[in-house]
Amino acid sequence: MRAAEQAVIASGVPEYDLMERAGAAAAEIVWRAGGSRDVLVLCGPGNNGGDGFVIARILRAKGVPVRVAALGESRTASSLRARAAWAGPVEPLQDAQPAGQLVDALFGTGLTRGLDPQAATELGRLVDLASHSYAIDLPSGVETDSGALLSPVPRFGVGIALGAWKPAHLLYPAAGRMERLQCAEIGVAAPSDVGRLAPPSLHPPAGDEHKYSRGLVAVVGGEMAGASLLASHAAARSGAGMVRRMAAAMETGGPDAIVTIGAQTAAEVERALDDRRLAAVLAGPGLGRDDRARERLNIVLQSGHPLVLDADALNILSEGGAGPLPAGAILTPHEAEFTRLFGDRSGSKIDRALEAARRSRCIVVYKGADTVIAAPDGRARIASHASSWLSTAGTGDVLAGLVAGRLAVTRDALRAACEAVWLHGEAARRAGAAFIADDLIERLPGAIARRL
Ligand SMILES: NC(=O)C1=CN([C@@H]2O[C@H](COP(=O)(O)OP(=O)(O)OC[C@H]3O[C@@H](n4cnc5c(N)ncnc54)[C@H](O)[C@@H]3O)[C@@H](O)[C@H]2O)[C@@H](O)CC1
Ligand SMILES: Nc1ncnc2c1ncn2[C@@H]1O[C@H](COP(=O)(O)OP(=O)(O)O)[C@@H](O)[C@H]1O
Ligand SMILES: [K+]
Repeated sequence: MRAAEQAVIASGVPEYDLMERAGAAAAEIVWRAGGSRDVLVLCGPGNNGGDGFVIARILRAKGVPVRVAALGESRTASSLRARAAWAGPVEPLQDAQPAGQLVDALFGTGLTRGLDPQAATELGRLVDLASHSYAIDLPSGVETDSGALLSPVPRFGVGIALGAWKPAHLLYPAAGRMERLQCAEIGVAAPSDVGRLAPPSLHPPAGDEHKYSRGLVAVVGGEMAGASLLASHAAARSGAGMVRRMAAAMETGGPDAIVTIGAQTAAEVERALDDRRLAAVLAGPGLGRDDRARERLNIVLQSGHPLVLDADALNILSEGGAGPLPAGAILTPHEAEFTRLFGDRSGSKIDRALEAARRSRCIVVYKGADTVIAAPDGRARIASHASSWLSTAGTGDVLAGLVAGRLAVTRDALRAACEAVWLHGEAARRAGAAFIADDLIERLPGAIARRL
């Protein structure tokens, strides 16, 4: 974004024009959300503060009661100009009285260290006392590129990103400090291989499709039947044509549409996987970690089919028990599995996911409240602000089955991972509160229908 802004400025657009655009777009969002409720704008010393002065001026011209409190003098040419154009008084931050709406324009992308304790306390108090609060570009106190908190940061109603999403809008803990996100258009396009996960465009089966052309999925089960049943069921509701579950014992359960194949020995798994029509094979959920599980995983790794590896498959791989990571596979680790597989690396979650994808030559779906999907070629998509009710047992098994199902449908690993993560989040949104993993599966057809 910084480079994109500099390019626009170099092409002849004055920096101050960008500030006016940013301020106008943000003021419009505040106006639409809060109408004529009184507003307190907090302005910092840099260009983020300059945006604040523009917002204050525009809202006041609309008849909104506006007060401005500043943290020191303005220090950049554009912010000095914006401050000069504000006709009202400016009070010191420490004297500011609360208002119904609070606009935080203290610091944006230029923050290099945490706010001093007094300013952080004032910001927290004023945000908590407002019924509507807006973080301009970013909540003051967050580190733009990692989402870390450099000083205590209150929870804002709306985060107004200027021009483009920055990592801190999407990565925790910063992402958790904004209930809603809005992006304000300022005429600066920041092309990047890294972006927010967008809703997918899905297609119904073509008129002449049949179950095998729509995608045949195999789920290799193990000692815990429930996990592979959840995954199989999710795959069956993902839009794929057919799902076969290779069961380690002849346990029953799940919809009758899933074909259960008894495959207790490694030889039986090998036979069951000997089918060129297989478009995706999932292993991991409920696999177990004993010698038998290792044998089953080795057969899967040698099968030559497009793979999705989750849970125990990742644990076995991280113990080095099954050779190197299979290039081209989709890996779906949660935090602990990721660290076991790739070590405790530095950098933002996006950096770590990209590095892991590059090293393993796999698509990495690094799960959590901020799921990062990374490809070896440097592309990454971040899914944030999904329902926190997803933090319940078995939802990862559902995601793994969904990834395998979409892989069978699309035959494109990055696309499949992106579609699956989005559908998983949408199913959770539809499921509402206190759902269990099984409920999520019932919501998948509705989530798919929404994107046709
Ligand atoms: N560059 C541009 O073209 C545009 C920038 N815009 C705004 O400008 C912001 C970035 O502005 P700046 O680069 O001026 O940076 P900020 O306004 O975020 O920060 C201002 C300055 O404060 C100092 N500082 C950092 N941490 C501090 C701390 N803890 N306590 C006290 N001082 C501290 C630094 O020297 C920093 O440069 C964006 O987030 C956005 O809001 C918009 O006006 C749109 C156009
Ligand atoms: N707080 C949260 N907010 C949003 N999504 C979450 C949260 N916690 C977990 N998830 C999602 O729920 C799923 C949990 O997967 P996982 O940890 O593998 O669970 P399990 O092994 O029990 O199935 C992942 O898709 C993850 O991204
Ligand atoms: K801010």
